[in-house]
Amino acid sequence: MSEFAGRVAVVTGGGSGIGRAIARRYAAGGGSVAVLGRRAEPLAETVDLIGAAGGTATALTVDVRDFDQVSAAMTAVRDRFGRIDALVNNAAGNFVCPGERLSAGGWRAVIDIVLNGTFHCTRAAADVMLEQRSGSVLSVIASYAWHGHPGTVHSAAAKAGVLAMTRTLAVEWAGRGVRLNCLAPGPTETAGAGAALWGDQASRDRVLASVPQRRMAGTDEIAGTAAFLLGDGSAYITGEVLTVDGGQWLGKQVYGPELGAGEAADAR
Ligand SMILES: CCCCCCC/C=C/C(=O)SCCNC(=O)CCNC(=O)[C@H](O)C(C)(C)COP(=O)(O)OP(=O)(O)OC[C@H]1O[C@@H](n2cnc3c(N)ncnc32)[C@H](O)[C@@H]1OP(=O)(O)O
Ligand SMILES: NC(=O)C1=CN([C@@H]2O[C@H](COP(=O)(O)OP(=O)(O)OC[C@H]3O[C@@H](n4cnc5c(N)ncnc54)[C@H](OP(=O)(O)O)[C@@H]3O)[C@@H](O)[C@H]2O)C=CC1
Repeated sequence: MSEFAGRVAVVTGGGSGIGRAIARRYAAGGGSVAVLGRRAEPLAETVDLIGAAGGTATALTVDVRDFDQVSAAMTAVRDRFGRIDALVNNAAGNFVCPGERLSAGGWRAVIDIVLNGTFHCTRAAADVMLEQRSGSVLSVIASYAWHGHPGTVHSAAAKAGVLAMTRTLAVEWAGRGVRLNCLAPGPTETAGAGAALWGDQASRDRVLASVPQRRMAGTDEIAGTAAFLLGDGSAYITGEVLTVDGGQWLGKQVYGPELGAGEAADAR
């Protein structure tokens, strides 16, 4: 595959889960990748995996909550590779907490990483992309940005903000060669989400029962869609969100047990 040959991507949260899979997919397509995150060790593992497969990658330890760190990282990527063609805003923090028990600090923790972090990275990458008059920004959100899902008020508000940011900037920058889209995965097998959202078997079973396809996504499936949204095949798509969730958000409130919804019907 050479669809990304000569191109450069920055992937936040590229040391684990979905971010690592997207970084590997972009590199497999011939692109160079910079993975960003707070912990050096998982980032180095991603770089090694890409290198072992014959790709090119570099790691930068960055906290997306800090605009100066983010800005310095984008400059370093541009200095090393000469350009930035793609930015994947994938870094996130999450936990399930009923709204009435969520502290102001808990709200801020998630808003800071997801909403502020995404703006910081988009704003800093745009300096490069707008100057080169091309670029594609993809932000990983979740479908509860537009439907109700108990226990997610902090994350849902942050992801909805990212969607609004995406649509606004897509319109502002469309004439200057920069596209912005969102990808909304359904439940996806990652250690981070497992720990934060379905730590015990009962929670995992409840999540699975809410998915009409009755399985979680593999990270490679999400990475394949990301590659489409970052690549030339989606050149006329901007300001959009593509949901990859086995039918979860469409179906979970609708099916009854006779149609195979299992525990999902308990909510009615
Ligand atoms: C439900 C099924 C839906 C399926 C779709 C799922 C869609 C989305 C999935 C994901 O986003 S998966 C990504 C998961 N990955 C991570 O979360 C990795 C990174 N995580 C983190 O960094 C932490 O978990 C963090 C808490 C988000 C941030 O860590 P930080 O060290 O900055 O914060 P803390 O100092 O620990 O806490 C800050 C603040 O938050 C409160 N808090 C933390 N955890 C909880 C909790 N489990 N419940 C309630 N409150 C929590 C903590 O008390 C602090 O508040 P204050 O005490 O300061 O008020
Ligand atoms: N897995 C799922 O079911 C779903 C996931 N998503 C979204 O997909 C994305 C990836 O999630 P997933 O792979 O499951 O989870 P992970 O926990 O594996 O990924 C989160 C990544 O974000 C990085 N990160 C967290 N905080 C910061 C920060 N302040 N600065 C820089 N990097 C940070 C983490 O690295 P480090 O700790 O080293 O900084 C980590 O690599 C997220 O946006 C999530 O909301 C959406 C729907 C479903």
